Amino acid sequence: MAPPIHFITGNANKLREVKAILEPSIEIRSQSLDLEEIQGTIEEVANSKCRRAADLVNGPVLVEDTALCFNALKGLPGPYIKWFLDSLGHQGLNNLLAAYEDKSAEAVCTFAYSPGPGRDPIIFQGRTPGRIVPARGPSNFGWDPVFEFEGKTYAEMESAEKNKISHRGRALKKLQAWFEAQQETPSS
Ligand SMILES: O=c1nc[nH]c2c1ncn2[C@H]1C[C@H](O)[C@@H](COP(=O)(O)OP(=O)(O)OP(=O)(O)O)O1
Ligand SMILES: [Mg+2]
Repeated sequence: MAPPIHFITGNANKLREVKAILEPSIEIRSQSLDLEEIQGTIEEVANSKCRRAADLVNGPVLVEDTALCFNALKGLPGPYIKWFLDSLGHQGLNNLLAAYEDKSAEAVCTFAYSPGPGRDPIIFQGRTPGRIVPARGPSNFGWDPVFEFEGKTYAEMESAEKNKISHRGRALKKLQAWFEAQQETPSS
């Protein structure tokens, strides 16, 4: 049996998806902490969040940071999407692209795992290409209604369907493979 993973997040929807994808093969224990998020690249934000979490928990931790990158805006809002969504809403995110013909975007999910305080985090990233569209589907989770992948918004998909192709699902596939390999390799 793989040991449980301690996932630190303040977002209940993320936690639900992570559990749906990883359990039962990897058990998830969760803790809600509001971790400081620095300014920087997607990887720098996830790395620093993970180091902070490992210090606070004083043990092995998993964290995740989600970015939504608009191609016409050279990757912005990126890791700052939370503040853009909170301030502008779904319509406001569409309006940001009004001046551009290119509505394409990329959802990027970056997990960072640290074996403990002071240890270098390991990064697992998943990316899903899509388009920013006027909101369609239930508003249960963040920007799901305005991110369209192959004709459906994330909000219009069943959860299993979203998890199969989502940025988070793709990142967790890599994480799962790594954890399984760790189990098979006897530690020296
Ligand atoms: O699959 C998703 N579908 C729609 N919206 C999503 C998704 N995944 C994250 N989101 C939203 C939540 C937050 O507005 C922003 C990411 O910010 P981010 O800092 O990673 O999340 P958070 O602060 O809510 O939780 P945490 O405590 O793990 O940092 O995009
Ligand atoms: Mg956050």
